[in-house]
Amino acid sequence: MIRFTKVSKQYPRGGPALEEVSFSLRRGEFAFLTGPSGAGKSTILKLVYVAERPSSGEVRVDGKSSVTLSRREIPRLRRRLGVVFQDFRLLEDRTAEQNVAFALEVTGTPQTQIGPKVARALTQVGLASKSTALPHELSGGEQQRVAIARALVNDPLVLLADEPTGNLDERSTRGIFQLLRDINASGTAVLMATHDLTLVRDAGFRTLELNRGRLVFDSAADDPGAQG
Ligand SMILES: Nc1ncnc2c1ncn2[C@@H]1O[C@H](COP(=O)(O)OP(=O)(O)OP(=O)(O)O)[C@@H](O)[C@H]1O
Repeated sequence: MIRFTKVSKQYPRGGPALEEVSFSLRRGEFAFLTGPSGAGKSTILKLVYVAERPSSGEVRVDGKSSVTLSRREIPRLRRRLGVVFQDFRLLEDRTAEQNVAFALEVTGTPQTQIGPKVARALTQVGLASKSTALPHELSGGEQQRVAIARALVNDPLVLLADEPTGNLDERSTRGIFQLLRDINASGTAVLMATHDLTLVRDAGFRTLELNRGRLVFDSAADDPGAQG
């Protein structure tokens, strides 16, 4: 579903951010991206949601290749991906439900479907009772739940999470991580960049470790089934 083949990335004004990175993520799989600051974790996620293009190699996402993908095809591909960030990135002047609805409005969902889909997504993340709250009226953990609801509302193939617990205390971190596990258990693949090694160790999920742009460890490397 996601396949990186010898992907290198050089930003216009930087050193090599990724060097010959190859791995695959299957439908429904959960994998962590770990490694020190600057190792290339965010760059991998950006290549998946086509905020960046590889300098060489190929990124395949849902059957689409970075080699042949046209600009016109990007919005359609992004609709199949949910993305959440460390800093939530909610619209501050809109309520929780308006933030989630926004993701449906921009993808042209018929008006009659928006209300029920938003309600379902907010229920899924445990925030049905706060649907009319503005972001500043919510805790960090609750804001991240709204962001996750927004990422899920279009039924993505994969949820991409860039340090989703980086701004949260330990209790909220556990709650958000449990939510990501539940989402994964219901069939959505999750690719999560994190510094939180305790989380990684305790969860026992596949781990892709980067260091200075190189993939230095893949816990599934001995499992040929995980490479397809
Ligand atoms: N837009 C950019 N222009 C130039 N260099 C960049 C750009 N974005 C990232 N880099 C560089 O690419 C490398 C990888 O960065 P990336 O953000 O992918 O790392 P990361 O592992 O996500 O780090 P962190 O954990 O700090 O978020 C770093 O050396 C970084 O400075």
